[in-house]
Amino acid sequence: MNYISTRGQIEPVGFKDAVMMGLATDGGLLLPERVPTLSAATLDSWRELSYQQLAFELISLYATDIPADDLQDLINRSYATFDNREITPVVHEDGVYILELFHGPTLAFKDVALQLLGNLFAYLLKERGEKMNIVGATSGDTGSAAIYGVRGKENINIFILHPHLKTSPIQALQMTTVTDANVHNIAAKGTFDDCQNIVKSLFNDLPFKEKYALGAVNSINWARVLAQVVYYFYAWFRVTDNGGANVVFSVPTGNFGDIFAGYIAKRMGLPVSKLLLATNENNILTRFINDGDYSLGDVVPTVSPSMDIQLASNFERYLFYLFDENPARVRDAFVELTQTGRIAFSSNELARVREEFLSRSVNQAETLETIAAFHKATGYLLDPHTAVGVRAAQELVPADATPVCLATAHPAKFGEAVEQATGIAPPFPQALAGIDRLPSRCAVLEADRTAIKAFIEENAL
Ligand SMILES: Cc1ncc(COP(=O)(O)O)c(C=O)c1O
Ligand SMILES: N[C@@H](CCOP(=O)(O)O)C(=O)O
Repeated sequence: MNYISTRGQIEPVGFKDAVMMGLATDGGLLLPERVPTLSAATLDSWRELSYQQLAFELISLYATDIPADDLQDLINRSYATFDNREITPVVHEDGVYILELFHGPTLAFKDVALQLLGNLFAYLLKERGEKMNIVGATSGDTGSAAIYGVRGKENINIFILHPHLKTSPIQALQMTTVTDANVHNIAAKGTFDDCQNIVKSLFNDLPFKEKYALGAVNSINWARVLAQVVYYFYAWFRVTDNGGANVVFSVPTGNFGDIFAGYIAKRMGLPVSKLLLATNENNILTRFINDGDYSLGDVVPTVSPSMDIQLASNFERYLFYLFDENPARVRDAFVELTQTGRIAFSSNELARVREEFLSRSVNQAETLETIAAFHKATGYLLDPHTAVGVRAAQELVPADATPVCLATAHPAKFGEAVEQATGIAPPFPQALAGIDRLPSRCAVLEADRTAIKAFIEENAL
C-alpha cells in the first residue's frame, strides 16, 4: 500500500516511510492511495477475534511493508501495558453503549495508538540505524501518551508543547513528572492551536525537519489514525452481537482524528449508520455540519480542555474525500482559509456531509448536568469529554438506532469538573498514585516559533 498527500505534490511512499514522514513534505496529510473495502463474509469471520488479532488483520491491510510476525509482535507488546484484557471494552449503561478507551497507561484513548506508534518508531529506527527527535503538540492527552510510548527509548528524543496552564492539573503532571533524559516538556504561553501551528511550521521547514530527523506523534501521522480504526470494528462486533442495529458512534471531537478513524472504518464497509460529531463550545465543526459555516473563531476554555481546539488538523483528510480526492481543491480551500478565515462549501457538498455526520455542540452547563444525571442513574462517572458525546447521543440518536459513545478519558484526569458536577472526587487509579509528589521538569516559553525552535536545537539528539 502506498501513501499520497492531500495536497497532491509528493511521490507516493510506502507505509514505513509514511510513518517516518509524519506531515507530508508538501504541507498536506498522508492518506492511503485507496481505502480497502471488506466483504460481509470477511467482517463475519473477524467477529470472534481478540483485540490484538483484529488489530493485526486491519493494520496489515495498510502496513504492507512490515513482515507479518514483526507486526503481530509490535501489536502484542503495545497492548500488554493495558489493564483490561479486552483493551477497549464496551459497557452498557442507561440505554447507551460506552466504548471505554482509557485502559492504557495514561488513561486516555491516545494510548491505543501511541503505545503502538512508540514501538513502531523504535522498530523502524533500529532497522534504519537512525535517530529521531519527536516534536508534538498537545491539549493534554496526546502529550502524556506519546511520552509514555517513548520514554527511555534509545535514539529517540521527545519535545511536547502544551498550552501553559490550560490543561487539567493531572494532565500537566502526567507529562512533566516524566523526567527521563529523552523527554522535554514545553509549556507554551498560548493555546493548543498556537502549539499545533508551531509544530506544523517546524515540519514544513524541510531543512530543519531533515537536519533533526523530526518525527510526528500527533494525528497528522497516519499510523495514529490507523490504530484508532480498530476499536470501531471491535465495538461494532460487541454491540451487534447483542442484537444492536443501526449503529451510531458518538465521538467527542477536537482535532478530528478520532472521528476520522471512524469515517475510515465506515469507508471500509463497517455498517455504521452515522457518525455523531460532538463538540464543546469550540464548535467550528458543528457549525460546519449543521449550518455550512466553517469560519475560525477564538478558542474558549471549557471543562473539556482537550477539545479546546479551533483548527482541527485531520479535517483536511476528510476534505480530500469530500472534494472527490482532488488535491487542487484542497489546496485552494486552505488558501481561502488563510486569506479569509473561512472555507465556503457548495450545497451539494454539505448534503453529502450530512449523509455521513450528525452534530451537536454541548455547552459547559449541559456537560456538568450530564455527568451528574448519568452518575445518579447508573453510578458510572463520565469524564467531561465523554459526557459531551453522551449528551449529544441522548439528544440526537433516533430511538431505533444503537448509540455507542466513545469514552475518551478516565474521569480521574478531570477530577475538578467531575467533582463540581457530582460532589464526588473520582478515585485515583493506580497509574496516578502519588503523582503530585513526584519531581517534575518543564520549560515555560513564549508561544513563539523562534524560541521553541532554539530550545529544540539546544536539546536535540
Ligand atoms: C479526552 C479527549 N477526548 C476527545 C478528544 C478529541 O479527539 P480528536 O482530537 O481526535 O478529535 C481529545 C483530544 O483531542 C481528548 O484528549
Ligand atoms: N486532544 C489532543 C489534541 C491533539 O490531537 P492529536 O490527536 O492530533 O494528537 C491532545 O490531547 O493533545
